[in-house]
Amino acid sequence: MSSGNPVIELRSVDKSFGPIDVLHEISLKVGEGEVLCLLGDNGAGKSTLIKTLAGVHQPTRGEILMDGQPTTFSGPRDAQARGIATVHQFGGTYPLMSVGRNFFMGVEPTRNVGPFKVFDREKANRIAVEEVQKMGITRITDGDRLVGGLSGGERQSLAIARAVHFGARVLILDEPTAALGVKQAAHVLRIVNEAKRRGLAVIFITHQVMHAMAVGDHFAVLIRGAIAADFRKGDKTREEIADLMAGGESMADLEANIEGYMETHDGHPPQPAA
Ligand SMILES: Nc1ncnc2c1ncn2[C@@H]1O[C@H](COP(=O)(O)OP(=O)(O)OP(=O)(O)O)[C@@H](O)[C@H]1O
Repeated sequence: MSSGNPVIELRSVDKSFGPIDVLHEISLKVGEGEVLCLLGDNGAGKSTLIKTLAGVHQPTRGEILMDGQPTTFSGPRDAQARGIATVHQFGGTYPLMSVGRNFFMGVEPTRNVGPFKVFDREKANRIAVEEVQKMGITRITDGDRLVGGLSGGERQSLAIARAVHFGARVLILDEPTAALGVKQAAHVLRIVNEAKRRGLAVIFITHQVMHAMAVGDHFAVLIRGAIAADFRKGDKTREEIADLMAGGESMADLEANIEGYMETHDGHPPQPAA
């Protein structure tokens, strides 16, 4: 639940690329220990919104606030340095590198060997394994293990544990469960809850309503670049949310159409034209 000032807030943000208006009047906020689920179909503007939050794009109009203060990110590094972490669908990890290497990519711990500084593999592995274990992923026990051998859910978890360890305050998860099976997705959702318990402000982007409902405190539905609905946990049913995401087209109507088609066509799918 949000406590006091939101950690991050967008106020009436528009984003255009030349003549193309992609985001319109986006206002949203996320507090400490709160999960905002951003739901939207393909092309709704989710990627553009993530990139705007992560300092890749500057808003064309409107403002971004952190801890109540208007903020401009000069680029992704600046946003990152101020605690915005983005984890993409495949975890942004390097499959041919070890768990320890991935965890410390760009901030490798070193030790002295004579006049040289070398990568401190033991320390990196120990901390990486400790951190993922603390997030509840007990199957990762060997920091030398190649990331390519981990499951999709474990990779996501590693990337989230990394962001938490390096002090992220806002965690943006871009479709973290989209390519995962049920069990793997459940792991990732557990980690999202853990990040929330640790007080991070989480923005969870998905088009899977059930996953959103499992972790979300607050929901925003993005349609053609605008927030079409904004509601809190418990305010809407799964069907209502799915209908909203489909742009107001009722899922019940859609199902009735499909059933009708199957009946009139003897249960057969449409035949391709000869
Ligand atoms: N740099 C750009 N220049 C022009 N149009 C853009 C640019 N980036 C995105 N768009 C347009 O903005 C709209 C939203 O794109 P965006 O990638 O943000 O959607 P999305 O919700 O992330 O979709 P998907 O899930 O399919 O990636 C699309 O119509 C896209 O063509």
